[in-house]
Amino acid sequence: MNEGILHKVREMNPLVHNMTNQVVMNFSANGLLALGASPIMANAKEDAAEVARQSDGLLLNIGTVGEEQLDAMILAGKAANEQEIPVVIDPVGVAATSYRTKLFESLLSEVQPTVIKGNAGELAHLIGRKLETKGVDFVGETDPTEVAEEVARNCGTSVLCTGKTDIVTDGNRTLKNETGTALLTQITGAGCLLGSVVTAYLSVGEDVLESAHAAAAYYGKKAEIAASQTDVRGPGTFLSHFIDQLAGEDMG
Ligand SMILES: Nc1ncnc2c1ncn2[C@@H]1O[C@H](COP(=O)(O)OP(=O)(O)O)[C@@H](O)[C@H]1O
Ligand SMILES: Cc1ncsc1CCOP(=O)(O)O
Ligand SMILES: [Mg+2]
Repeated sequence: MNEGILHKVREMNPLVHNMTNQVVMNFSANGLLALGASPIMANAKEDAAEVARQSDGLLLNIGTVGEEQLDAMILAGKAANEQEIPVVIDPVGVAATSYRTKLFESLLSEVQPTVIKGNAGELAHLIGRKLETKGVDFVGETDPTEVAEEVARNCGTSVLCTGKTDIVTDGNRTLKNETGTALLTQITGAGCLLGSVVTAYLSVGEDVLESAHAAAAYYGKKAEIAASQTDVRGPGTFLSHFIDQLAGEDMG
């Protein structure tokens, strides 16, 4: 586990601009605060680029996106690219509808991501492959390593593919992470918050693959520790322990 990058995140307290979905905004803000980053949610076309320019990292998550938010994301993404601020794009639910597919394509044609983070079904869809998805979830068993590597090569970016095993790749070098708990699949926003956490890790400017891997490893380990607390009775009690664990230093 790479605790060095987390140490730097906490020293820096990076401002993370989240343009995310309406389901997870509060959870993502609380998760980032617990981690030691400073969240800001700004979705208006009028101030998205200005906020992005002040920030240390930008997350673009299409979970509930419409035309208005897309335009703002493109403005913010271009501003971040110009200033070399890391950008994470999360194609939430992209495989579910043709509208999301089209919208994601236009986002990707305008904004260069540092990392694309998604589950196996979402990532497969980006290279024209169909894996078992249900709404915003991947429900299959296929090993997505090759899918993740192909997305990275096709999009010229690094990729974090989440699941029981997380895969981090730039298409040439591939790292895996086994930490985590199935309870993360029983709360909404576990993938989305990880996108925000990865953005915070990238903001300190270390190697992209190492940073994304360290973020996934820490996140999964903290979820494991939260799940093992004696008073965890299900997703609700897990959730509050998970936020507490993200805030803690103790690696158990
Ligand atoms: N079966 C599992 N066992 C352990 N951890 C998991 C499992 N499935 C997903 N995770 C973890 O849950 C988090 C969210 O991943 P995932 O459920 O794939 O995202 P999404 O909600 O975007 O589909 C990641 O940290 C991942 O490692
Ligand atoms: C349920 C839902 N619907 C649109 S966005 C969203 C949140 C998905 O969050 P995650 O993919 O992190 O579980
Ligand atoms: Mg989920």
